[in-house]
Amino acid sequence: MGAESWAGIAPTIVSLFFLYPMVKDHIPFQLRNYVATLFHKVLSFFNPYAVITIQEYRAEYWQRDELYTAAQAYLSSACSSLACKLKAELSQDSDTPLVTIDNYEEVPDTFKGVKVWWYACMQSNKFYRLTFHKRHRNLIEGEYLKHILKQGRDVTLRRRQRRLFTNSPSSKWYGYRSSVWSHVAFEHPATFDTIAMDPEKKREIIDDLVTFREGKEYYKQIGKAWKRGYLLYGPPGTGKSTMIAAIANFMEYDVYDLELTAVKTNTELRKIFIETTGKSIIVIEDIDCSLDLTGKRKEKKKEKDDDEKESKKLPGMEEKEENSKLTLSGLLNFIDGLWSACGGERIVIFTTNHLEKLDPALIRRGRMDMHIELSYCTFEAFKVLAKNYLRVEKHDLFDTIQTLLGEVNMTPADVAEGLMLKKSRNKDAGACLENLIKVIEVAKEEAKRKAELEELAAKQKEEKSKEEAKQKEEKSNEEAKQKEEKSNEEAKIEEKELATTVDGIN
Ligand SMILES: Nc1ncnc2c1ncn2[C@@H]1O[C@H](COP(=O)(O)OP(=O)(O)OP(=O)(O)O)[C@@H](O)[C@H]1O
Repeated sequence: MGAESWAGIAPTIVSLFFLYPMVKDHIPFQLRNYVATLFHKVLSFFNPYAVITIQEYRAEYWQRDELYTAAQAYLSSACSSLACKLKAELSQDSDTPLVTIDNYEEVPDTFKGVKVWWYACMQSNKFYRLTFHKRHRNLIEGEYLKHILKQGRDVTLRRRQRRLFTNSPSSKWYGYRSSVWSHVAFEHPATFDTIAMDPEKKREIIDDLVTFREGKEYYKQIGKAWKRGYLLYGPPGTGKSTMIAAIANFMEYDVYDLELTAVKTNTELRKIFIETTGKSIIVIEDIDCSLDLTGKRKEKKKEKDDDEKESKKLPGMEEKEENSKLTLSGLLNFIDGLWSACGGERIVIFTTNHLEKLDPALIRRGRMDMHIELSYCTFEAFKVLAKNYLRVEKHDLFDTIQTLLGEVNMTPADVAEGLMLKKSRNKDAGACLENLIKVIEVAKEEAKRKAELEELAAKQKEEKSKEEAKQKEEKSNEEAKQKEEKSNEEAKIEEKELATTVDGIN
């Protein structure tokens, strides 16, 4: 409609707008609804703008509407700088106040070149009203609202207080709504900057995580659940738990620390997994110590015996037995199974100090996509610790430390401890490094002594087994000799008896 036409119609609309409330009461009661509908139809026909209202609560279940929550978060991050009247509130699961537009405030926003207006009503029935030109209706309904939902969810996720969940022992579950998980705020300070390891390896892990995070479409395209498995292995104190915290902080995920020994059956495990949410890491630490999940799979013969037993089972018994205890296959089913496809974006991490003890089925690629070895402290790793603990990147004592670290296996935990000792007494970096050198030298001495003792023990063992073998040989020789003598003796007696018998006959 042209500007001229508008100029003609506008006064009529304005008159109607003011006139209607005045004449409303003189309209017969039976016709009021009809006239009101007609009045709004006329108004909206001439009004070039459309309006979408987003209420705080959904009528059906008195539940907070997710679009409302997303709009609130979106407006706080994208548009609140344009408002004069703001409102701050602190939600339960966040420690950062959410500042958003207040009652009767209107702010503009632009999406793909189209201008829209957001209006906030924060009275008893809270709502946001989105106004836009009718000709952009498809864009707003089809794309803009989805954009609001996504951006708003992202803002909420970024703002939320991340949580560390642990599963309670099954005996404590009660009531059908009780949760298996209890949680505390996750505030571990570890990051990839503070973790001491080979920089190239670190880069590789970060790249893998970034690829995973951005891979939603890719996983959809290849038809696989959006999840990734990492196996962290290495001696105690090499940073496996620290690595988990660094990954959680990098990805901004919650952490579910699954204590498998507290889970008794596959059914419990199912409940536990189903209660986890997306954007989370599920951790099973020291998987080699978790129940009988790690032993090599049964030998063929045993499997055959089991199959025979299986065939004698009554119908229905199978399911009962499957649910009656936690099994390796139960765990594998959950890692691969349908659960992993709901909720999306999950990382599963196993840690172990003994890679060789694990069943290959548990850690094969596809289940544990990346095997990460956390090893003894290299010089590169030491430099990260020195930077973190002492704020030094170069020092005269570095060469000595590099040589020493090449001669003895020290875990990053031991090196960190060595660097910390003197720091707590407010000594300078040089003193701390000297202390570390002493600690490494002591460890070197100990390792040397241990190696000598082991060598001695091995030698003694070898000598002992040699001695035992010698004694065994002598004993068997003696026995053979005695046996021979005895058989000679017996032969002689037989000969004599034969001669006597022959003489008697003659
Ligand atoms: N690679 C590392 N980088 C930075 N700090 C480390 C590293 N490894 C160990 N540490 C330090 O040592 C402490 C113990 O490390 P952590 O618990 O991560 O080792 P772990 O391999 O999980 O040990 P365990 O197998 O006994 O659980 C941590 O608090 C951390 O300060």
